[in-house]
Amino acid sequence: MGEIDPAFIQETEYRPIFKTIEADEEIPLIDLSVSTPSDTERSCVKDWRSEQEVGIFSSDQSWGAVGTKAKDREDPTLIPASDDPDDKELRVLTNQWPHKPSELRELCQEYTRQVEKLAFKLLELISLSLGLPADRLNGYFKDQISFARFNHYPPCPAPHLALGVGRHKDGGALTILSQDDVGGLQIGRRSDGEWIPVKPIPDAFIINIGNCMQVWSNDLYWSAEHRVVVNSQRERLSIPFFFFPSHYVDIKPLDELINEQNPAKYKEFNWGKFFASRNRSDYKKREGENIQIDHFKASE
Ligand SMILES: O=C(O)CCC(=O)C(=O)O
Ligand SMILES: [Fe+2]
Repeated sequence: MGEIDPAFIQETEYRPIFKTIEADEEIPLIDLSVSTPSDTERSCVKDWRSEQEVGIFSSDQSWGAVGTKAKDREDPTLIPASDDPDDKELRVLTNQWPHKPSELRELCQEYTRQVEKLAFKLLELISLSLGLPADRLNGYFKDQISFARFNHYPPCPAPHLALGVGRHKDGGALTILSQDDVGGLQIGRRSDGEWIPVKPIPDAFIINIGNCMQVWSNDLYWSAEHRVVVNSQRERLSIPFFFFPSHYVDIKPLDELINEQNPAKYKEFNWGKFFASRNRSDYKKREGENIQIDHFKASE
């Protein structure tokens, strides 16, 4: 293996420190495989609100209950061309499918269809857990701009100098992440920012709360900062599915969750513009001027 390309070397403060950390709280594991939806709903709704110290949870893959039928994936997807609020131009995103392997396209489409159903199921359970009707959030996904990404992290000759993905929070509603058994994902613990490894669990997805959910729920749900470290031995594969609202949706705390005692903690922002700005900046090595959800905090 050769030298590391200097472009991948992180500033000292962002380099990973490899030490064994015993998480004092495990990532909660939720089993969605129980056959009757009402059982599923009862157990999840009971558990979820308490998961919010962690901001991330796992869910067993053999989920049984099916939610609202997801709108079929539209190809191409339209998103704002820039984060300039006055720029009405839309950018067209089109999937570029290779010819080989020939079954790749079909498999990926089937995967996203299924994982999208899971996303709607989770969305409905989260709505219920907030004391809202199950379909309260569904309308925001009519022209959803969700997508899946296939991440390949090759072995790295200098894992202590680089990161697979720099620290960030996912912008959308939810992320459903499938990962192999290598490991590398870490979340920043809410209490002290310590990086805690998210150990792979066979047949389980990692569910990440995104910024939109944090804002809709007026901070009852919280999106955890996370990053990916690499290693010198094994390549790693992961597939996040980013469950994103329609680009024209304006995101703000839900009216039902705010009142005089509990005012809105965020100002309204346009999801498409927020995404356009994040999309171009979030994977830079340094934080710099990245737009983060805290920029939309309402003034106290
Ligand atoms: O590869 C992973 O485990 C996570 C990647 C990630 O956080 C992302 O793509 O947003
Ligand atoms: Fe992420």
